[in-house]
Amino acid sequence: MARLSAVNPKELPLHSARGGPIFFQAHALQASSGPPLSAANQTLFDRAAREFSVTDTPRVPPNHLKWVQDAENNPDQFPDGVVCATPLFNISVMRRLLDNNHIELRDRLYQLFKHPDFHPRYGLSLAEERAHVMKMWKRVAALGFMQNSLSAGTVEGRQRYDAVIESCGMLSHSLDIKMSVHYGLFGATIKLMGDDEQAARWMPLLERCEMLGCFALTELGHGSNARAVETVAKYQPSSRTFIIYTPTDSAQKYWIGGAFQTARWTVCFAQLTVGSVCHGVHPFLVRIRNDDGSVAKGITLADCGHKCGLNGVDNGRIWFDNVSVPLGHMLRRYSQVSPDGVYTSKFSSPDERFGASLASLSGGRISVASGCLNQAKIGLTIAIRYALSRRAFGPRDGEEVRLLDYQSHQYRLIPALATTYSMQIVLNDLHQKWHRQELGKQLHVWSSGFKALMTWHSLATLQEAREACGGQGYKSENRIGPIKNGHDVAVTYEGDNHILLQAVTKTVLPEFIRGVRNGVFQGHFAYLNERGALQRADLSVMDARSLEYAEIVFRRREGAVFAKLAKQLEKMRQSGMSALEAFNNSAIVVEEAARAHTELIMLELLQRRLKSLDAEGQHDIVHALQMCATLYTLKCMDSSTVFVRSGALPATEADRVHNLLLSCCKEMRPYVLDFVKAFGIPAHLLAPIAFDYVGHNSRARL
Ligand SMILES: Cc1cc2nc3c(=O)[nH]c(=O)nc-3n(C[C@H](O)[C@H](O)[C@H](O)COP(=O)(O)OP(=O)(O)OC[C@H]3O[C@@H](n4cnc5c(N)ncnc54)[C@H](O)[C@@H]3O)c2cc1C
Repeated sequence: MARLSAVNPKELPLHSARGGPIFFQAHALQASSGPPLSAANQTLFDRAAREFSVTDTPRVPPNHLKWVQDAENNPDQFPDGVVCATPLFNISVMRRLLDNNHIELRDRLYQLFKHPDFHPRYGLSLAEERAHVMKMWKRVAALGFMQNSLSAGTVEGRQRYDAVIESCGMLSHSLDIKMSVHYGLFGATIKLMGDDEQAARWMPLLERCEMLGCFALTELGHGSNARAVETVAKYQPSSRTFIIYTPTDSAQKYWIGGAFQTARWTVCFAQLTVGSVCHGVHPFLVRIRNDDGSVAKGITLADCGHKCGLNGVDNGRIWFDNVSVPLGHMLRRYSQVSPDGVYTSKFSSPDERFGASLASLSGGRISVASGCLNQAKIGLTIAIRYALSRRAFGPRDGEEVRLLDYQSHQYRLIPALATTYSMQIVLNDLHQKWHRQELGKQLHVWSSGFKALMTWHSLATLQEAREACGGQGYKSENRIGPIKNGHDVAVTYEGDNHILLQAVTKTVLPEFIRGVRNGVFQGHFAYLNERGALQRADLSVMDARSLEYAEIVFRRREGAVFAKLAKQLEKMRQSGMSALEAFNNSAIVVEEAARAHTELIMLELLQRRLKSLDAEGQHDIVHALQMCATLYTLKCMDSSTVFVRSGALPATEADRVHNLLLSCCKEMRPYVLDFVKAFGIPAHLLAPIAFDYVGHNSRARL
């Protein structure tokens, strides 16, 4: 600061176009080093300060209903007409494809969200925000959509569950997370880890919200490394109970959604100890509050406090002081303890046992990815609609140019739109397999990889959308900023994204190494049996828009990165490093491998889906999705240096890909309004800047 105060503000460069930064910089210098305010200025300042004495903040934004009514009456009312090309596809058919199921249920919930109880509120205290979310949940729960959803164990039930959570997430991320923790983590763990009798006893209660629960895995000392949680559940044959205790302060359960105020029960993950043997982490159903809300015996609860976002969720901390839990409350589908203290498990390997006990997290990850893509859709719809009508700069004697006619704006928003479409198509496939319970080990790999890449994509998209709306993007009523704050944590919970990518590679790499050792690749890597042809393919004569082109490049990249990783690990092991050291010293290649694998899987799913839609005769839809898929794959190739570094994409091709990406953005630009309309987001879940923002801000509305 001393060095800065030596700068003479008069010597600062003259005003930039908008003057802002220089003004503030000069001011800051004076404040830090200049004299105190004169008496006269002090009086003026005091007077101005008194005008701030009215402290009431508008809780519901002014004009909220008015702009929504206007937007509903005329959804295409922009301050300045918008030019669109002839439609490429039927919007409602596309919307059904994207939302996949329970369209009427989703629309019914969207209709409910018009009620004042669901209107946005700003400037709420922590307690008010939590109460608001609780009130919304109560109203949604009263519709009864969740009953028999997860407990039924049917495809329809699981789809209905997802439709409700996704629709609520369109309105409020806090609402969907609060509900997901109760039904999707607490409930799904009971369903998946409890035996049939336990599930039949508790699932109907929790689906009717007569048993409110939370999911207590993370501890202050252990989050990503959940296997090392310290909480202990010690079996006592004499009383046929488990004694659950928190041995140290770092073992306090931390971040537990709903634990501070809402939940009466938790699924607590603890190290099961029978006699002197620790059998690893197992789930137990534990009461943390009595039905009257008082804290249960032996339990201490504390608040996690104010967060950067998601403040409608009461994340809490839990300590267990020798809490006695009946034998029948250990969730015992896969492992159990007999009354006289004999432990048995369907899994002989501790790895499998641990993986099974966190099975509910796989579903949770799909749900998180889905919610985040939806949030990206909201951000993109608002930013693209705004960019279609907002103008800035232009020829001296002509109209200013629409933002979306700038190449840079197209490059910022259109590949993100195309990626969101492509990811949604792929995620629907995973969702379907999850609903039908079709995936084994793949579920863990796909849900981890997809969650990581999709949440990173949506977070970056929301940031870009926010910036693309300039100052208007910074207003809470325009939604993108608050959504972004709530979304942020998605890259951390249900598995930190980096850790998830490590898990993908750890699971997939052995299959690759087996292929190298045997000289024949199986399963996913079977394409490497033709690696000579793969390397020889001449990309320069291929159409870089085609998914066949992308397939060759993505496969080359995956093969090269896995080969590099396998060689590197081998060399490190030979030099005396432990397996763990070698893995940690290769962490960056490990993540590159996971990304390469996940993006290839996504591409393959996308290709398959386009083929099946084509076979169904949905040619217009296929044409539109093909546009998205091309842009998505071009963007992948353009954004990562790994393609060139690994030799998958020659430098000349990288240049061609980059130029093609820009021209594809331009080609898609005339159709973008239809693409965002097909997201099916009603006006009241968008924002004033997505419609006639001049009318909304007019003096007449004051
Ligand atoms: C709002 C919110 C809600 C949550 N809700 C719940 C809930 O309801 N129930 C529940 O049980 N938990 C919940 N969590 C906890 C969440 O799952 C954990 O925060 C998450 O798993 C990360 O753990 P951590 O915070 O301990 O981070 P850490 O594990 O300490 O990680 C910190 C950083 O270190 C990096 N890192 C860690 N290990 C490695 C490694 N081996 N190699 C490279 N990098 C590494 C990570 O990538 C990360 O960037 C919630 C968290 C938040 C913030």
